[in-house]
Amino acid sequence: MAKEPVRVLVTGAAGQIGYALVPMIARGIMLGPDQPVILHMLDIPPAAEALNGVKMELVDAAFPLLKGVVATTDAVEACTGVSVAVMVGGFPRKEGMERKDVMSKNVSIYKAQASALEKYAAPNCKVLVVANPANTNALILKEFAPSIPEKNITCLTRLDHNRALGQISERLNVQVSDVKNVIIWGNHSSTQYPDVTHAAIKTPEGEKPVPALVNDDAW
Ligand SMILES: NC(=O)C1=CN([C@@H]2O[C@H](COP(=O)(O)OP(=O)(O)OC[C@H]3O[C@@H](n4cnc5c(N)ncnc54)[C@H](O)[C@@H]3O)[C@@H](O)[C@H]2O)C=CC1
Ligand SMILES: O=C([O-])CC(=O)C(=O)O
Repeated sequence: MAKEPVRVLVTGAAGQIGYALVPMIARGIMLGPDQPVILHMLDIPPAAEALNGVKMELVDAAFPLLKGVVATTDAVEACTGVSVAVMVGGFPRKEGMERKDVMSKNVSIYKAQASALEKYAAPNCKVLVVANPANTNALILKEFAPSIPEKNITCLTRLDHNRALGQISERLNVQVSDVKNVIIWGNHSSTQYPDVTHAAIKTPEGEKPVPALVNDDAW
């Protein structure tokens, strides 16, 4: 039997990440090849025309799993009935800024959107926070959407882990899939600490420790 469509919210859908993300969701890459979706896309009024352009492209693409598109600048309309919310909308870091520098702008956005999710999202909604500083914004969202179970809210700090893997693989000229046990500690800003103490490279002769192979603590 065909599954019921799931309503998926993407905020900041007219932005760079949002624009890349929505076709992937519409193709089933996020929820699976047999899961129909209704996309809810939220952005701010200055981006309304671009948002409408994103909607037109989605319609043009005729994705079989895409059962509807809501493109809006109204947070209530965007949040109504959604079971998954991908919170990308926000003010991005500009040159010379740290992630924590965009906090004051993004915190107020998160309070407002959390309140809309609290009131209008489907029960048991799952939330992924992307806008920076992602972990702080996730905490704000948790505070202002108390009826969403805590375990349903997560944030995308995986980028930092993947970035560390990528840099080690370049430095040691190995495949990224052969690097293991890298840890990222700290906040999703300048107090973050990529820890390679336990990191190792998989080789045909067994595992080799990354600190010894790099042999340069300053790096
Ligand atoms: N956690 C992570 O790993 C990463 C996080 N980011 C963050 O993701 C966010 C988006 O990045 P980009 O797409 O590159 O930026 P962008 O500037 O291209 O897009 C942001 C979009 O959000 C919209 N927006 C702004 N305020 C909004 C609001 N109140 N409600 C809804 N939409 C709103 C903007 O109009 C714009 O369309 C930024 O905060 C950026 O720092 C970016 C890369 C990785
Ligand atoms: O900070 C940003 O704008 C995006 C991000 O997370 C990174 O590239 O580290």
